[in-house]
Amino acid sequence: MTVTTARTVLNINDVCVTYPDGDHTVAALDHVTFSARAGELTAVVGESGSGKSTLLSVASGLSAADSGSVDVDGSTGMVFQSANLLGSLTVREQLLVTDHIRGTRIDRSRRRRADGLLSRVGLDGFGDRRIHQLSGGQRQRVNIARALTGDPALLLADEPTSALDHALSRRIVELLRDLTTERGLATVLVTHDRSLLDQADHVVEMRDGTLVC
Ligand SMILES: Nc1ncnc2c1ncn2[C@@H]1O[C@H](COP(=O)(O)OP(=O)(O)OP(=O)(O)O)[C@@H](O)[C@H]1O
Repeated sequence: MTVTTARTVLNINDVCVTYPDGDHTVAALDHVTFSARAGELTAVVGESGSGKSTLLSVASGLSAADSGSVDVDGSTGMVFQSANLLGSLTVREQLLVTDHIRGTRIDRSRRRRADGLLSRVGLDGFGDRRIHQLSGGQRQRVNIARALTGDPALLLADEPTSALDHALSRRIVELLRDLTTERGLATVLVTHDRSLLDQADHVVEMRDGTLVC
């Protein structure tokens, strides 16, 4: 029998993050060790304030760890809680804005690639619409497509379904699940909705800044 182990894309080792809290400090992450592998969806659950967002923030490099190490093999895409999309841009432009900022020429192949991603997330033909013309679920699909534009190895999603009803939440998580397999993404999904956990390969729980598995 051949046993192949998927590539580790995110490796968080013995990480601590503390924040000042009056005269004290609060340990948002307390010696956390965590990894995410290619082609696998890992769900992170836990009470409010348990450290889930801090874990993603450290994984993405948006905040630094006080101690320990964070290694990512490849680039990172992020899907945020509230779809922070730009109202003045079309749906297609939301996907091209990073290229634009980088000064990359936006030629026909870039546009075609953006349309391909939109089609993959279920938004075929929506490229010319503006954000206010989309439903909440469709906005989150744009957010997911945008997170994929840089061809990430690691996809971090912080409560991507918090504004959606149950059926829509499920469809969004199923989409993340399918994209994880198809693209070999290491996906880390923070959610408080335990009914979605059947879509995950692994579930970890955070409690007071520590991981309990
Ligand atoms: N910038 C900050 N300054 C001070 N304390 C912070 C800061 N960010 C987070 N914390 C504290 O760190 C702990 C972990 O917060 P974190 O946002 O990671 O939790 P969470 O599990 O994501 O919560 P939620 O589900 O409510 O989003 C909490 O006690 C929080 O109050």
